[in-house]
Amino acid sequence: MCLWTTVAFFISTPRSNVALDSENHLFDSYMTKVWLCLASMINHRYLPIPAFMRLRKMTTIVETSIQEIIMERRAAVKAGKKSSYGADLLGLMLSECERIGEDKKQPLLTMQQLVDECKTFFFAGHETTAQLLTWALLLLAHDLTWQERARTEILNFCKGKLPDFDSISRMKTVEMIIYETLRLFAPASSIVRSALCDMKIGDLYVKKGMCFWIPIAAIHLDPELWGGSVYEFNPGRFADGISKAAKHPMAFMPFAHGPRNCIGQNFALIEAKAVLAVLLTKFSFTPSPSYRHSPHLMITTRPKYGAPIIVKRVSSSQH
Ligand code: HEM
Repeated sequence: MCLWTTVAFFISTPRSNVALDSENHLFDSYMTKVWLCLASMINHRYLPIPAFMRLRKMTTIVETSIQEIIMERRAAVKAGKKSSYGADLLGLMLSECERIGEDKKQPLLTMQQLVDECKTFFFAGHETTAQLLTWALLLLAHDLTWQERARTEILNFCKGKLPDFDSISRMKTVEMIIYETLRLFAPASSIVRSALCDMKIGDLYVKKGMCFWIPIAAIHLDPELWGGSVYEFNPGRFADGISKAAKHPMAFMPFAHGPRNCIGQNFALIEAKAVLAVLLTKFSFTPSPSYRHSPHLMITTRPKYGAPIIVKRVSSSQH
């Protein structure tokens, strides 16, 4: 939670760990309720059903908390206590609003739009990468060969220092592990698109307005595209790059394709590599006997019964 919230919202308003912890709990139950709402008929969300009432309450808490951060930043600049809104994502959005506001005499984004942008970035940016890292550690705990290969590569490039842009961009094994994790457990398991006009796709006639459910997770596990070893954890299939990993060059789509694909994909990959690099240098991971494998779709793909892993410190003499 910390890295993304720091980049997005909290560089200039640091919050205590306790606050972040409670945000974590809030986040989890908020996601549960959002999913409940989506899973039900959307138009029923205003009915006085307890789950929907809790969802509305949580939405208010999340939105109020973002509004407070926005108002604090604006008040500090207005009072001359701060010279800018901050160097994070929210700060950039606020100063952009200011600039366009002066030109056009109206704010670029209303308060509600600002809050909605923050919610999108916050939820899209945190949960997906958190699930990617969870599954990557679980897979590496079960495959000590790839875990050791990754560790050797990291030690080789980082040479005892923290990962930086240069070392991160050279970590090919770690990258392949991340891709294979995203293939097996795509955090965004499906996406929806609607047709802007009548069209023909292959043998299929599609009417304007028709919705498509694109099952990313199913496409990633299609033996016709990936071959018989589709359920195996084999990062080596990405050795010649993403486009050669499957029979179709666009079969790998954890971040979607096209103009509305994931805006944060490079950030996510760098973040995941940096976190794995730090963890693998310091710790080794083996599976816990209490782990029960049960991938569970709840907007993202989560391990239903958690991800217990046995973590041991790697002694420096081992390397
Ligand atoms: C492993 C990590 C991530 C995965 C698998 C992922 C996946 C996706 C996918 C599949 C979409 C397309 C959704 C759709 O079209 O319905 C998307 C959109 C988006 N993602 Fe990510 N994402 C990840 C990380 C991030 C991060 C770190 C950020 C923030 C920097 C982010 C911000 C966004 C935003 C704002 C959109 C909407 C873009 C638009 O509509 O133009 N994502 N993501």
